[in-house]
This record gives sequence, structure tokens and C-alpha cells, in this order.
Amino acid sequence: MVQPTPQMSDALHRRGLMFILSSPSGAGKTTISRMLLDGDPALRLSVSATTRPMRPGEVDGKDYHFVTQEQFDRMVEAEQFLEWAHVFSHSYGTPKAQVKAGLREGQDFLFDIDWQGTQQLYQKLETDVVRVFLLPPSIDELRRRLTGRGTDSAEVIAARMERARAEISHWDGYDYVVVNDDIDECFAKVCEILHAERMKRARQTGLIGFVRELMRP
Ligand SMILES: Nc1nc2c(ncn2[C@@H]2O[C@H](COP(=O)(O)OP(=O)(O)O)[C@@H](O)[C@H]2O)c(=O)[nH]1
Ligand SMILES: Nc1ncnc2c1ncn2[C@@H]1O[C@H](COP(=O)(O)OP(=O)(O)O)[C@@H](O)[C@H]1O
Repeated sequence: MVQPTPQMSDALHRRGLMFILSSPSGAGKTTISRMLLDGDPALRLSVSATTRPMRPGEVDGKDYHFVTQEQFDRMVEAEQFLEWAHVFSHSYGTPKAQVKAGLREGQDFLFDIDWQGTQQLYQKLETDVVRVFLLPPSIDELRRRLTGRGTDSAEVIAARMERARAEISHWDGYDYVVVNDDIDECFAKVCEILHAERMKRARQTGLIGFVRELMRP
């Protein structure tokens, strides 16, 4: 295999991208996110702040920054979020600091956020954003997954099911829609999207100089 020379890879340096995964609750975005992060050290999770209680197995600072409503409101006032929204009667927001600096340095970020956050990020940073929406194979399977996960009460599951149809109605605000039936197949498709998006001409900031060099008489 031909390895790029250091000069070539310098010239082909690119800006980072914002890879957004959304879905109705229970369709599998946390599972796919973890698989992506485990398999791809170049991808970093944008860790959101939330006021919702921590679930068993979640780690503060890794899955979310768990904050009080007062702390969250102070962050909103100080304009520390790139976007924020109310979801299931809790507040969720994407902290600004790490993402903006990282993108400039070519860092790719993964966002597990809802359609409201996706719209806000797209309005602000359209060219950096890649929007992927996951669908469950059926509504019955979605209910089975939410119940099987065992992290939410029957009441919370009912509220999430209630909201699922409204969330699904935002499917057309995304660049890619993938049905998460078989987990490995879904993961493979999401990986293909990420890999292809990384190669897009518009992201290769050094490409013009590199091509000029190739074309020099
Ligand atoms: N807008 C926005 N939505 C978020 C953020 N973080 C998480 N969410 C969304 O909030 C919803 C609830 O997330 P969570 O409580 O972890 O439950 P989940 O549905 O099992 O992922 C999901 O749709 C997440 O994608 C954020 O920073 N901003
Ligand atoms: N393709 C799949 N087939 C079967 N179960 C799945 C699949 N994808 C995810 N799950 C399971 O469904 C439940 C909900 O998935 P999760 O990733 O937590 O969803 P979300 O983050 O979208 O709420 C979890 O128990 C997960 O293990």
C-alpha cells in the first residue's frame, strides 16, 4: 500500500466535521455511538450537559455532564452552549468551548442530540455538519428495546413512546436515514457515511494548494 508522504498529508489537512446521530428514544443511537467511539480513536464525543438524573452505568463527564437546573441556566446566560433544548422535561445542551477549537484543528466530533439541536447546529455551522437519523424497524420493536434496556420506569417509557412519532416526523431534516434492524449492518452503514464524509472535497482545506502543485508544469 502506498503511504502518503508527510508533505502530502500536511497539504491535505482538513477541518473536523460534526457527525450528528439522532433517533427516537430507544432506536439505538447510544449503542451505535459507543461502537463508533470504540472503533475510531479519531472521533470524539461532544459531551452534553443535562439536568436529567444519571442512569445506572453512566459516568459523569463521560456520558454527560450532569448538572442542576441552576447550573444549566447559568451556562445558558453565559452563552456557553452551541445549542440547547428541552427534551422529556429536562434540559440538554452542547458546550461550545471544546468543539469550536477542536474543529479548527481537524478533530471530528460525534453528537448524540435531538432534532432541535440538529437544526440549531445546522443553522450555525452548516458546512461542518453531517446529519444521520436512525429509525427502528417497527414501533413494536422500539417499545421492546425501551423496555428491554431496563433503565426507565413504565411511566417514562410511555412518555418516550408517546413522543416517538413526533420525533420520527423530523426524519426529512437529515442528510441520511438508516434503519437500525440488525445492529452490525446498521453500524457498517453509519461507518460508510462517516468515512465518505471525511473525504469530501469541501473539507480538504489544503487541497487547492496540493492540486496546484500537482498541475505545475
Ligand atoms: N438538543 C440536544 N439534545 C440532546 C443533547 N444531549 C442529548 N440530547 C437528546 O436528548 C434526548 C434524550 O436523551 P437521553 O435522556 O440520554 O435518552 P435517550 O433517548 O435514551 O438517548 C435524545 O434525543 C438525545 O439525543 C444536547 O446536548 N442537545
Ligand atoms: N439493532 C438492535 N437490535 C436489538 N437491540 C438493539 C439494537 N440497537 C440497540 N438495541 C438495544 O435497544 C436498547 C435501546 O438502545 P439505545 O442505544 O440505548 O437507544 P437510544 O440511545 O436511541 O435511546 C438498548 O438496550 C440496546 O442494547
